[in-house]
Amino acid sequence: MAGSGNAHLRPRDEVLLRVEDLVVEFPAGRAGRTVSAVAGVSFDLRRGETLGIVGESGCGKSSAARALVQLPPPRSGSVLLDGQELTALRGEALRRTRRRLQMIFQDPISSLNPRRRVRDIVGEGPRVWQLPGDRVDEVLEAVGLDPGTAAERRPHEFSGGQCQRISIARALILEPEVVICDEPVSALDVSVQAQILNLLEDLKARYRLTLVFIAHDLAVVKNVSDRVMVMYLGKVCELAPGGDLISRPAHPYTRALIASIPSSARPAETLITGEPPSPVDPPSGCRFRTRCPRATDRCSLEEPQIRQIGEDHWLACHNPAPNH
Ligand SMILES: Nc1ncnc2c1ncn2[C@@H]1O[C@H](COP(=O)(O)OP(=O)(O)OP(=O)(O)O)[C@@H](O)[C@H]1O
Repeated sequence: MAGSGNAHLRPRDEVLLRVEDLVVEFPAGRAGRTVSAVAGVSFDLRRGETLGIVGESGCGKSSAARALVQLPPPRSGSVLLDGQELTALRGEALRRTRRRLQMIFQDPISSLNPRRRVRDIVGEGPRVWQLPGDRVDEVLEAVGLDPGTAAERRPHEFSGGQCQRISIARALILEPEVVICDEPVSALDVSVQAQILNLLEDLKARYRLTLVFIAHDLAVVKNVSDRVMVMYLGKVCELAPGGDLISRPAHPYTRALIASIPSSARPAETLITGEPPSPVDPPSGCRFRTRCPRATDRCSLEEPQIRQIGEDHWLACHNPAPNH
Protein backbone atom coordinates (compact mmCIF):
# COMPACT_ATOMS: atom_id res chain seq x y z
CA MET A 1 0.00 0.00 0.00
CA ALA A 2 1.22 3.45 -0.83
CA GLY A 3 1.71 5.69 2.22
CA SER A 4 0.05 9.09 2.52
CA GLY A 5 3.04 10.62 0.74
CA ASN A 6 2.47 8.35 -2.25
CA ALA A 7 -0.98 9.44 -3.39
CA HIS A 8 0.43 9.98 -6.87
CA LEU A 9 1.26 6.31 -7.45
CA ARG A 10 -0.96 4.31 -9.79
CA PRO A 11 -2.15 0.77 -8.99
CA ARG A 12 0.61 -1.83 -9.26
CA ASP A 13 -1.04 -3.79 -12.06
CA GLU A 14 -1.21 -0.68 -14.28
CA VAL A 15 2.51 0.07 -14.25
CA LEU A 16 5.70 -1.59 -15.48
CA LEU A 17 8.02 0.05 -12.95
CA ARG A 18 6.98 1.27 -9.55
CA VAL A 19 9.36 2.86 -7.06
CA GLU A 20 8.20 3.46 -3.50
CA ASP A 21 9.88 5.43 -0.73
CA LEU A 22 13.35 5.08 -2.21
CA VAL A 23 16.11 6.10 0.19
CA VAL A 24 19.77 6.34 -0.86
CA GLU A 25 22.44 7.39 1.62
CA PHE A 26 26.22 7.51 1.53
CA PRO A 27 28.74 7.75 4.37
CA ALA A 28 29.70 11.40 4.78
CA GLY A 29 33.26 10.81 5.93
CA ARG A 30 32.65 12.06 9.44
CA ALA A 31 31.75 9.43 12.04
CA GLY A 32 28.17 8.31 11.77
CA ARG A 33 27.09 11.08 9.39
CA THR A 34 25.36 10.38 6.10
CA VAL A 35 24.69 12.11 2.79
CA SER A 36 20.94 12.01 2.29
CA ALA A 37 21.03 11.71 -1.52
CA VAL A 38 17.49 10.37 -2.08
CA ALA A 39 15.07 10.82 0.80
CA GLY A 40 11.87 8.87 0.16
CA VAL A 41 11.17 9.24 -3.56
CA SER A 42 8.27 7.44 -5.26
CA PHE A 43 7.25 7.29 -8.91
CA ASP A 44 5.94 4.88 -11.49
CA LEU A 45 5.95 4.28 -15.23
CA ARG A 46 3.44 2.67 -17.53
CA ARG A 47 4.88 0.54 -20.33
CA GLY A 48 5.92 2.83 -23.19
CA GLU A 49 5.92 5.97 -21.06
CA THR A 50 8.83 8.40 -20.66
CA LEU A 51 9.32 9.91 -17.22
CA GLY A 52 11.64 12.90 -17.11
CA ILE A 53 13.52 13.59 -13.87
CA VAL A 54 14.88 17.09 -13.53
CA GLY A 55 16.69 19.09 -10.86
CA GLU A 56 19.98 20.85 -10.29
CA SER A 57 23.28 19.02 -9.82
CA GLY A 58 23.39 17.00 -6.60
CA CYS A 59 19.62 16.66 -6.12
CA GLY A 60 19.89 12.87 -6.29
CA LYS A 61 18.86 12.08 -9.86
CA SER A 62 21.76 9.72 -10.59
CA SER A 63 21.62 8.11 -7.15
CA ALA A 64 17.93 7.34 -7.69
CA ALA A 65 18.66 5.96 -11.18
CA ARG A 66 21.44 3.70 -9.97
CA ALA A 67 19.29 2.46 -7.09
CA LEU A 68 16.73 1.26 -9.65
CA VAL A 69 19.29 -1.18 -11.04
CA GLN A 70 20.50 -1.95 -7.51
CA LEU A 71 23.98 -0.50 -8.13
CA PRO A 72 24.20 0.02 -5.24
CA PRO A 73 20.91 -1.16 -3.74
CA PRO A 74 18.95 1.58 -1.95
CA ARG A 75 19.12 1.83 1.82
CA SER A 76 15.37 1.23 1.89
CA GLY A 77 12.35 1.36 -0.36
CA SER A 78 10.81 -0.79 -3.04
CA VAL A 79 11.56 -1.17 -6.76
CA LEU A 80 8.94 -3.27 -8.53
CA LEU A 81 9.53 -4.30 -12.14
CA ASP A 82 6.41 -5.92 -13.54
CA GLY A 83 5.39 -6.78 -9.99
CA GLN A 84 8.77 -8.32 -9.09
CA GLU A 85 10.57 -6.78 -6.11
CA LEU A 86 14.13 -6.07 -7.25
CA THR A 87 15.45 -5.15 -3.81
CA ALA A 88 14.72 -8.69 -2.61
CA LEU A 89 16.69 -10.34 -5.43
CA ARG A 90 20.24 -11.60 -4.98
CA GLY A 91 22.89 -13.29 -7.11
CA GLU A 92 21.84 -14.84 -10.40
CA ALA A 93 18.17 -13.82 -10.03
CA LEU A 94 19.17 -10.16 -9.67
CA ARG A 95 21.64 -10.40 -12.54
CA ARG A 96 19.00 -11.85 -14.86
CA THR A 97 16.42 -9.23 -13.94
CA ARG A 98 18.92 -6.39 -14.25
CA ARG A 99 19.24 -7.05 -17.98
CA ARG A 100 15.68 -5.78 -18.38
CA LEU A 101 16.79 -2.36 -17.07
CA GLN A 102 19.64 -0.78 -19.00
CA MET A 103 21.42 2.52 -18.36
CA ILE A 104 22.91 5.09 -20.74
CA PHE A 105 25.34 7.57 -19.21
CA GLN A 106 26.37 11.17 -19.72
CA ASP A 107 29.91 10.68 -20.95
CA PRO A 108 29.76 8.22 -23.85
CA ILE A 109 33.46 8.30 -24.66
CA SER A 110 34.74 7.32 -21.21
CA SER A 111 32.06 4.66 -20.83
CA LEU A 112 33.40 2.76 -23.86
CA ASN A 113 36.55 0.63 -23.65
CA PRO A 114 39.03 2.46 -25.98
CA ARG A 115 40.98 -0.70 -26.84
CA ARG A 116 38.05 -2.69 -28.18
CA ARG A 117 36.34 -2.58 -31.56
CA VAL A 118 32.72 -1.49 -31.72
CA ARG A 119 31.64 -5.00 -32.75
CA ASP A 120 33.14 -6.43 -29.53
CA ILE A 121 31.81 -3.61 -27.34
CA VAL A 122 28.25 -4.01 -28.58
CA GLY A 123 28.47 -7.80 -28.84
CA GLU A 124 29.86 -8.36 -25.36
CA GLY A 125 26.50 -8.18 -23.56
CA PRO A 126 24.88 -10.98 -25.57
CA ARG A 127 27.96 -13.17 -25.00
CA VAL A 128 27.83 -12.57 -21.24
CA TRP A 129 24.08 -13.10 -21.13
CA GLN A 130 24.22 -16.03 -23.55
CA LEU A 131 21.57 -14.47 -25.73
CA PRO A 132 21.00 -16.23 -29.02
CA GLY A 133 22.09 -14.87 -32.40
CA ASP A 134 24.20 -11.93 -33.47
CA ARG A 135 22.23 -8.71 -33.61
CA VAL A 136 25.23 -6.34 -33.62
CA ASP A 137 24.65 -5.20 -37.22
CA GLU A 138 20.92 -4.76 -36.63
CA VAL A 139 21.34 -2.55 -33.54
CA LEU A 140 24.15 -0.52 -35.11
CA GLU A 141 21.86 0.19 -38.01
CA ALA A 142 19.01 1.00 -35.63
CA VAL A 143 21.13 3.68 -33.93
CA GLY A 144 22.10 5.20 -37.28
CA LEU A 145 25.61 3.75 -37.73
CA ASP A 146 26.72 1.89 -40.83
CA PRO A 147 27.71 -1.58 -39.57
CA GLY A 148 30.03 -2.11 -42.52
CA THR A 149 32.31 0.76 -41.54
CA ALA A 150 31.57 1.29 -37.83
CA ALA A 151 31.85 -2.24 -36.42
CA GLU A 152 35.60 -2.69 -36.94
CA ARG A 153 36.59 0.75 -35.62
CA ARG A 154 37.47 1.81 -32.08
CA PRO A 155 35.70 4.49 -29.96
CA HIS A 156 38.36 7.23 -30.46
CA GLU A 157 37.58 7.22 -34.19
CA PHE A 158 34.05 8.50 -33.48
CA SER A 159 32.60 11.84 -32.38
CA GLY A 160 30.84 12.25 -29.03
CA GLY A 161 27.43 11.86 -30.64
CA GLN A 162 28.49 8.70 -32.47
CA CYS A 163 29.92 7.27 -29.24
CA GLN A 164 26.55 7.89 -27.57
CA ARG A 165 24.94 5.95 -30.45
CA ILE A 166 27.35 3.07 -29.71
CA SER A 167 26.38 3.21 -26.00
CA ILE A 168 22.73 3.10 -26.96
CA ALA A 169 23.38 0.10 -29.26
CA ARG A 170 25.18 -1.66 -26.42
CA ALA A 171 22.12 -1.20 -24.18
CA LEU A 172 19.59 -2.00 -26.92
CA ILE A 173 21.11 -5.33 -27.89
CA LEU A 174 20.17 -6.71 -24.47
CA GLU A 175 16.48 -6.20 -25.29
CA PRO A 176 15.72 -4.09 -22.21
CA GLU A 177 12.22 -3.07 -21.25
CA VAL A 178 13.29 0.04 -19.36
CA VAL A 179 16.17 2.29 -20.45
CA ILE A 180 17.42 4.77 -17.89
CA CYS A 181 19.08 7.67 -19.68
CA ASP A 182 21.23 9.63 -17.20
CA GLU A 183 22.01 13.02 -18.77
CA PRO A 184 22.46 11.36 -22.19
CA VAL A 185 22.99 14.59 -24.14
CA SER A 186 24.56 16.92 -21.53
CA ALA A 187 28.11 16.30 -22.77
CA LEU A 188 27.22 16.76 -26.45
CA ASP A 189 27.24 19.80 -28.73
CA VAL A 190 23.84 21.46 -28.97
CA SER A 191 23.58 20.57 -32.66
CA VAL A 192 24.08 16.89 -31.85
CA GLN A 193 21.74 16.85 -28.84
CA ALA A 194 18.60 17.01 -30.98
CA GLN A 195 19.79 14.10 -33.14
CA ILE A 196 20.30 11.86 -30.12
CA LEU A 197 16.95 12.92 -28.61
CA ASN A 198 15.21 12.10 -31.91
CA LEU A 199 17.00 8.76 -32.02
CA LEU A 200 15.79 7.88 -28.52
CA GLU A 201 12.23 8.77 -29.56
CA ASP A 202 12.48 6.53 -32.65
CA LEU A 203 13.95 3.63 -30.71
CA LYS A 204 11.33 3.98 -28.00
CA ALA A 205 8.57 3.50 -30.57
CA ARG A 206 10.37 0.77 -32.56
CA TYR A 207 11.34 -1.37 -29.56
CA ARG A 208 8.43 -0.41 -27.25
CA LEU A 209 10.83 0.96 -24.66
CA THR A 210 9.91 2.58 -21.39
CA LEU A 211 12.28 5.44 -20.59
CA VAL A 212 13.51 7.28 -17.54
CA PHE A 213 15.11 10.45 -18.84
CA ILE A 214 17.31 12.37 -16.40
CA ALA A 215 18.66 15.87 -17.01
CA HIS A 216 19.37 19.08 -15.14
CA ASP A 217 17.88 21.07 -18.03
CA LEU A 218 14.09 21.29 -18.02
CA ALA A 219 14.10 22.59 -21.60
CA VAL A 220 15.54 19.25 -22.74
CA VAL A 221 13.40 17.06 -20.49
CA LYS A 222 10.02 18.59 -21.33
CA ASN A 223 10.32 17.78 -25.03
CA VAL A 224 10.96 14.08 -24.61
CA SER A 225 8.89 13.21 -21.54
CA ASP A 226 5.25 12.30 -21.07
CA ARG A 227 5.50 13.33 -17.43
CA VAL A 228 8.18 15.29 -15.63
CA MET A 229 9.22 14.86 -11.99
CA VAL A 230 11.06 17.77 -10.37
CA MET A 231 13.52 16.87 -7.59
CA TYR A 232 15.23 19.07 -5.04
CA LEU A 233 17.77 17.82 -2.48
CA GLY A 234 16.57 14.22 -2.60
CA LYS A 235 12.83 14.95 -2.58
CA VAL A 236 10.05 15.18 -5.17
CA CYS A 237 8.67 18.73 -5.52
CA GLU A 238 6.24 18.42 -8.39
CA LEU A 239 5.10 15.85 -10.95
CA ALA A 240 2.97 16.57 -14.02
CA PRO A 241 2.70 16.08 -17.77
CA GLY A 242 5.45 18.20 -19.38
CA GLY A 243 3.15 20.77 -20.98
CA ASP A 244 1.16 21.25 -17.81
CA LEU A 245 4.29 21.66 -15.72
CA ILE A 246 5.61 24.37 -18.02
CA SER A 247 2.31 26.26 -18.42
CA ARG A 248 1.06 25.89 -14.83
CA PRO A 249 4.06 25.37 -12.52
CA ALA A 250 3.03 25.50 -8.87
CA HIS A 251 6.18 24.78 -6.86
CA PRO A 252 8.46 27.80 -6.37
CA TYR A 253 11.41 25.61 -7.34
CA THR A 254 9.75 24.48 -10.58
CA ARG A 255 9.02 28.13 -11.38
CA ALA A 256 12.66 28.98 -10.80
CA LEU A 257 13.77 26.17 -13.13
CA ILE A 258 11.42 27.47 -15.83
CA ALA A 259 12.55 31.06 -15.35
CA SER A 260 16.11 29.92 -15.98
CA ILE A 261 15.23 28.61 -19.47
CA PRO A 262 16.53 31.36 -21.80
CA SER A 263 13.33 31.55 -23.88
CA SER A 264 11.08 31.53 -20.81
CA ALA A 265 8.43 34.19 -20.35
CA ARG A 266 8.58 33.67 -16.57
CA PRO A 267 9.77 36.76 -14.67
CA ALA A 268 13.38 36.68 -13.53
CA GLU A 269 12.39 37.48 -9.92
CA THR A 270 11.29 33.85 -9.58
CA LEU A 271 14.91 32.80 -10.13
CA ILE A 272 16.69 31.43 -7.10
CA THR A 273 20.33 32.00 -6.37
CA GLY A 274 23.05 30.41 -4.27
CA GLU A 275 23.95 26.83 -3.60
CA PRO A 276 21.57 24.21 -2.22
CA PRO A 277 22.12 23.26 1.44
CA SER A 278 24.29 20.27 2.29
CA PRO A 279 22.53 16.90 1.97
CA VAL A 280 24.52 15.88 5.07
CA ASP A 281 22.45 18.30 7.12
CA PRO A 282 19.28 19.04 5.14
CA PRO A 283 16.81 21.68 6.38
CA SER A 284 13.90 20.55 8.55
CA GLY A 285 10.40 20.52 7.09
CA CYS A 286 10.53 21.44 3.41
CA ARG A 287 14.08 21.03 2.13
CA PHE A 288 13.63 23.95 -0.30
CA ARG A 289 12.52 26.45 2.35
CA THR A 290 15.98 28.03 2.86
CA ARG A 291 15.96 29.29 -0.75
CA CYS A 292 12.22 29.68 -1.21
CA PRO A 293 10.72 33.15 -1.69
CA ARG A 294 7.36 31.88 -0.34
CA ALA A 295 8.56 30.06 2.82
CA THR A 296 6.68 30.50 6.09
CA ASP A 297 7.16 29.10 9.60
CA ARG A 298 5.09 26.07 8.69
CA CYS A 299 7.64 25.11 6.04
CA SER A 300 10.37 24.61 8.65
CA LEU A 301 8.10 22.61 10.94
CA GLU A 302 6.19 20.34 8.63
CA GLU A 303 7.32 18.41 5.57
CA PRO A 304 4.85 18.97 2.72
CA GLN A 305 3.21 15.76 1.50
CA ILE A 306 2.51 15.23 -2.16
CA ARG A 307 -1.09 16.06 -3.13
CA GLN A 308 -3.10 16.37 -6.30
CA ILE A 309 -3.70 19.87 -7.69
CA GLY A 310 -4.87 19.06 -11.23
CA GLU A 311 -5.38 16.18 -13.60
CA ASP A 312 -2.30 14.04 -13.02
CA HIS A 313 -0.58 17.14 -11.55
CA TRP A 314 0.98 16.56 -8.12
CA LEU A 315 2.68 18.94 -5.75
CA ALA A 316 4.59 18.89 -2.44
CA CYS A 317 4.40 22.49 -1.21
CA HIS A 318 2.57 24.36 1.57
CA ASN A 319 2.48 27.67 -0.30
CA PRO A 320 2.19 27.11 -4.03
CA ALA A 321 2.22 29.98 -6.46
CA PRO A 322 -1.12 31.89 -6.36
CA ASN A 323 -1.90 31.78 -10.06
CA HIS A 324 -2.11 28.03 -10.20
N1 LIG B 1 29.37 7.57 -3.92
C1 LIG B 1 29.03 8.65 -3.24
N2 LIG B 1 29.54 8.91 -2.02
C2 LIG B 1 29.18 10.01 -1.31
N3 LIG B 1 28.29 10.92 -1.74
C3 LIG B 1 27.73 10.71 -2.94
C4 LIG B 1 28.07 9.58 -3.76
N4 LIG B 1 27.34 9.66 -4.91
C5 LIG B 1 26.60 10.79 -4.82
N5 LIG B 1 26.84 11.42 -3.65
C6 LIG B 1 26.20 12.65 -3.16
O1 LIG B 1 24.80 12.42 -3.20
C7 LIG B 1 24.13 13.61 -3.61
C8 LIG B 1 23.30 13.29 -4.84
O2 LIG B 1 24.19 13.05 -5.94
P1 LIG B 1 23.67 12.59 -7.38
O3 LIG B 1 24.89 12.36 -8.23
O4 LIG B 1 22.72 11.49 -7.23
O5 LIG B 1 22.90 13.89 -7.86
P2 LIG B 1 22.55 14.35 -9.33
O6 LIG B 1 21.29 15.12 -9.21
O7 LIG B 1 22.54 13.17 -10.24
O8 LIG B 1 23.74 15.32 -9.69
P3 LIG B 1 24.61 15.42 -11.03
O9 LIG B 1 23.68 15.95 -12.08
O10 LIG B 1 25.71 16.36 -10.67
O11 LIG B 1 25.09 14.01 -11.29
C9 LIG B 1 25.20 14.66 -3.84
O12 LIG B 1 25.31 15.45 -2.68
C10 LIG B 1 26.45 13.84 -4.07
O13 LIG B 1 27.59 14.56 -3.68
